Amino acid sequence: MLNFNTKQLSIIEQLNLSQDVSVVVSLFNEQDVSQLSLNNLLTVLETANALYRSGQPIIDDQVYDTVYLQELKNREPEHSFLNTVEPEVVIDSKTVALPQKMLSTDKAYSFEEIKKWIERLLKAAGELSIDDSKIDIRVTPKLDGYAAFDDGSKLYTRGDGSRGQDITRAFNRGLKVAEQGGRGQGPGEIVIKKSYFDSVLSDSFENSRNIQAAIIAEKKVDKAVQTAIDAGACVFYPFSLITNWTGHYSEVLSDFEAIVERIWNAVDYDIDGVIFEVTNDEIKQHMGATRHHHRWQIAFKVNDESAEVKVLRVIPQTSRTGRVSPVAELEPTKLSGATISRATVHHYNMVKTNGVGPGAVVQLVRSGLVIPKIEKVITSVTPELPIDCPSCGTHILWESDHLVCPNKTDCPAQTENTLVHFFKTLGNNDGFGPKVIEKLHEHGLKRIHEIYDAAKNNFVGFGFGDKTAQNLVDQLTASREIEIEDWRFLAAFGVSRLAGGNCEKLLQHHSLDELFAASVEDLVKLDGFAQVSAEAIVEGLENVREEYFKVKSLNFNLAITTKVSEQAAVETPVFGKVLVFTGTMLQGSRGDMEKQAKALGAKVAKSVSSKTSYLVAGEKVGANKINAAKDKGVTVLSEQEYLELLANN
Ligand SMILES: NC(=O)c1ccc[n+]([C@@H]2O[C@H](COP(=O)([O-])OP(=O)(O)OC[C@H]3O[C@@H](n4cnc5c(N)ncnc54)[C@H](O)[C@@H]3O)[C@@H](O)[C@H]2O)c1
Ligand SMILES: [Zn+2]
Repeated sequence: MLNFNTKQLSIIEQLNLSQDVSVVVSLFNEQDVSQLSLNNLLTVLETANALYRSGQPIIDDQVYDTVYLQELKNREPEHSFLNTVEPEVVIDSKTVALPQKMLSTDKAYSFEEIKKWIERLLKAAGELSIDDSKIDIRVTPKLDGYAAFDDGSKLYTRGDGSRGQDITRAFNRGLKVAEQGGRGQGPGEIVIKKSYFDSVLSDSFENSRNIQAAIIAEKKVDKAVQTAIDAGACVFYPFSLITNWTGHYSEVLSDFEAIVERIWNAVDYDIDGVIFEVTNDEIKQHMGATRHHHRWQIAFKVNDESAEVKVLRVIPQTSRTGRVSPVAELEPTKLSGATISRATVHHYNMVKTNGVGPGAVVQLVRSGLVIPKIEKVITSVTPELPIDCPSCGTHILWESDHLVCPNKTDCPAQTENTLVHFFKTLGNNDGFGPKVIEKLHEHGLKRIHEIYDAAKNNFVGFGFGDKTAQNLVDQLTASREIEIEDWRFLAAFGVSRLAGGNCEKLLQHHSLDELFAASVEDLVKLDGFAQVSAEAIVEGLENVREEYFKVKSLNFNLAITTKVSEQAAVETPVFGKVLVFTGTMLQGSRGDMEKQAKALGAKVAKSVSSKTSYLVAGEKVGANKINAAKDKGVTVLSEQEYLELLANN
């Protein structure tokens, strides 16, 4: 659980988000980021960013970058949030135009990516007929402070890259320019000496970001901060003066690690990477910038994605399917920047055979989940195995690798998790999280339709306040009125092997109600459903049949999945092809084109890979993207060419 302090809560309140503070807080505690709706994912990003820019970060940068931002990149690579400078959040404060645009940086996490960036430099140099021998690269520590711009009379924050705030007061408070530099050196970073922070400030401040915020804040500075400024421990460090390594690009290629290491340890300030930039002005001009970063500059960052950790104990948790999962409580450890104190073990067979219990040492790996998984056991001990279901006390049984609670009718954990899963999967409502569901269950509501049958006065009777009770009623109404895809509705029932993807595949052939009449033979005929899964699906549907028809009769607003008519499918020119759509389309929205392509039997992917058949590029698609696709052997079609391909059918 993340604990928000009062400052953070008050910042969130001022953000004017469409959701309650408590809802926003709960989004941060969703363990599996892929479960967040796009809107909720953006809320998390915007909120984290606002807290970070106000000196009160709630999550670590690596979690922000590798978990949340990465998820958005995977889902919506073109999203505007990714293509602009992440704005400072200015609450109640005036902004002024910056003397010069300030951008973010492009990021690389491997030598391979740096090599590719150098190739782009060489290409630009080639286009300008600049000789290879003249291409030098400057490498500097990427200061992890507060970006600012000093024009000699005023100091500005970076703001949204075009407009910032006037924070000249920081200089009036005695802030010095690093390296005995004078004023007016342009862009730089306000930073705090690491050694001073560790020895003097770390007891009273959680991180140096709190202090950077205090230096520029309108309100009076804290005494300890003023002392730090006076001692010269806080400085404005212009990038032009920063310690650097500058040399020929070939040396960067041949000596990469040594150069990075040297610069990584070159300054006594927090850094979060190393910046590479070309020095040749002509090349810089030619390469230019996106709205987000300069193409002639790139930040190299490192992910420490794995750690060895001691297990304190293993606790069993019963899921909605009755499977009892082992959750390891760990000695709190930093991983990818976040402090981790719990992790899931694959299954109890791993606990048993690899000896996971108090005192064991395990290797943790972060894999896109906020709570990481245990990949390997380094030191084993006598395992801790439960005998009974932690929720209902029924004797649990082995089913291949798993321990399972066989109590299908009366296990609180299974019932509650099933209900939570339903509302969460619908995704068009709020309010039916684990706490609320637990309370409803205590008052005897065990089925989805029973919750829908409850009226406001029932909720009040269960002990909810008047406002919450009304909200629950409104949310139930919303969940029926806001349109959702029929496959999502089906997935919400939590039938084994019927997550969203399989539901969508099935509904391309059978309508919802037809599915409940389908036989194993019917399903096996479909691409992607083998005998075993078909049997499990038919049995699973049978188990939820009664509840499904009761809930369906409540009139949900379902968008029906388009059927792939086998006849048409074989004849369409894109049947079985993998398509990627990018850029702005003229004929309609990209979403509509993707739907149409799916209906014609194509597979639609979000990003280009060697499996892609066609990249359909609309307006405003960069040459790089098109060339990258061509390099992978992908046929690139304009929107017009694509429409002609369909029309020629
Ligand atoms: N923890 C959180 O909740 C949270 C939220 C939002 C953003 N972030 C972090 O902020 C970062 C993105 O922020 P950003 O847009 O400021 O971008 P960035 O990390 O790419 O940094 C770009 C900035 O680096 C600065 N910089 C530092 N040293 C430099 C040098 N030697 N040469 C040139 N520039 C240098 C410049 O001011 C430039 O504006 C991400 O890494 C992310 O992790 C964290
Ligand atoms: Zn049980």
